[in-house]
Amino acid sequence: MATSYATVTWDQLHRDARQLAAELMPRGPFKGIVAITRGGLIPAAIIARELDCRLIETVSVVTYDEEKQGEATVIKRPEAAGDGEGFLIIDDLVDSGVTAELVRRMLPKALFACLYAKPTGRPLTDMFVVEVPQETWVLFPWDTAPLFIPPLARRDDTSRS
Ligand SMILES: O=P(O)(O)OC[C@H]1O[C@H](OP(=O)(O)OP(=O)(O)O)[C@H](O)[C@@H]1O
Ligand SMILES: Nc1nc2[nH]cnc2c(=O)[nH]1
Ligand SMILES: [Mg+2]
Repeated sequence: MATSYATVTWDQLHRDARQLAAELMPRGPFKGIVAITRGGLIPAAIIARELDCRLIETVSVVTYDEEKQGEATVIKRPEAAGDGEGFLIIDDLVDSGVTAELVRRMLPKALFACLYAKPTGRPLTDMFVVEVPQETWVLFPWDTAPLFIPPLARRDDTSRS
């Protein structure tokens, strides 16, 4: 269970994805991008735009139910990417590294990049933008919504801080 949460806004995500694209530029051009769905879809779209890459393949790995990690199941394979040669794999983050390891085994010649990396999964990624503590759960903009919070003075509870 996470001990803290890190909220990523759309602006921050866009900035981080553009930074990753800039760092990937000298490693390209790429034949195509493989997005790990679903979390990798939006980062992959931003990076594809920056790298002027139009061929997007997907691989679908189901691992988590909310914050609970289960067994990783591949429900769609990246057929168009062959052994990964010339391809770039994009995900939103690596945590335990289980998803990244599984996809890398399918595409051994591809480069793997993601926006955020926790220490355990870090060795599985070739490139990332921000390191996040292992116990922190990253809340992506598609996971959250702005919420009304009553002013402190109008809260009933006695534990105001
Ligand atoms: O390094 P790991 O411990 O494997 O965790 C990282 C993976 O977990 C999340 O995907 P999730 O399984 O939640 O599916 P989603 O992308 O469809 O939300 C995230 O998008 C990564 O793909
Ligand atoms: N949203 C989200 N999904 C994850 N999957 C594995 N770790 C995480 C995390 O920190 N945040
Ligand atoms: Mg995912």
